[in-house]
Amino acid sequence: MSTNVIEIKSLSKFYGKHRGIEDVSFTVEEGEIFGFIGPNGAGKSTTIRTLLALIHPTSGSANIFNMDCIKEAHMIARNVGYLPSEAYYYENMTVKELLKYSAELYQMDCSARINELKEKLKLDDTRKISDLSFGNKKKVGIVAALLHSPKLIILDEPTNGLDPLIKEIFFEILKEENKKGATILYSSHVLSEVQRICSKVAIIKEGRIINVQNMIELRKNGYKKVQLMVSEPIEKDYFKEDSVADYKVKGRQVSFIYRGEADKIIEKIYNLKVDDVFIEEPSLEEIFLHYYK
Ligand SMILES: Nc1ncnc2c1ncn2[C@@H]1O[C@H](COP(=O)(O)OP(=O)(O)OP(=O)(O)O)[C@@H](O)[C@H]1O
Repeated sequence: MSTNVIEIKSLSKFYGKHRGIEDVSFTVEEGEIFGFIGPNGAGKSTTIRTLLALIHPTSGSANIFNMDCIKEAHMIARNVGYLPSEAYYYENMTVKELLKYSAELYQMDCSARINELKEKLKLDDTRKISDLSFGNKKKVGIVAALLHSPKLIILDEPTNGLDPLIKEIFFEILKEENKKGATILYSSHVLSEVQRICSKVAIIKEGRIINVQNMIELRKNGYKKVQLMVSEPIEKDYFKEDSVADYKVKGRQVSFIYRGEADKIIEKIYNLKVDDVFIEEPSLEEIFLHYYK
């Protein structure tokens, strides 16, 4: 039987009159890598901060490890690793001092684990925090979040500022942690990242959960932004169907967003005479604008 590591029930948070989140409910099961996705300002950080008792909800409840997130926050924190979207650190410390300090909070000897993570992420621990770039600060945040091998890892926009190579290493580290049994809540506004690493995803828009989907289903509905330069004019409605949105024809330029199986759209393009073709991932904003109204 599966165990729920996170249970969120009708959680709302208003900042005065301003909506943070409204009636958010979802559960994350043990061993899942669960994606939490939505455009900027949708309410991801608000939900996460409430889970960690950094802010108090206006109404509703949230449990982690069957404990109340607010009342039993201290007990929960021992087994949670958290990477905030914007890391504020003790700027005067060196990386080494900061990581030692973080480990002491858990009263554990984490030195072997720290060394391992530091090497993997190519982090120089002799430098002062204030001298680090945003990306290197992020690496410090990753090590600080993982050094005590937590049972639950909560990541808020973790890859912001990481270069592509380090991003790959970071994904490998997360997969290893997950294999060892860690549950992961992964918040992002980048659909492709969530698609790569997560098994399930909750989609949030304007403070409300609009969908919780299995990744296999979501991948079947893979979104593509298609731009073509056709060498012969095409019929006005050639691509017009339910799975096509934002359809535009301007002279020989055709563009649209497609939701569906890749081979179907490739076949339609194959039957045309085209001079050029671009197929890329649409931004989350484009997807939300056209498919999640
Ligand atoms: N301290 C605050 N005071 C007032 N409003 C806030 C505060 N923090 C967040 N909000 C508002 O709550 C809403 C949700 O913000 P939140 O930061 O949770 O979104 P997000 O999905 O994490 O987006 P981002 O990635 O941009 O942080 C936004 O409209 C935001 O302006």
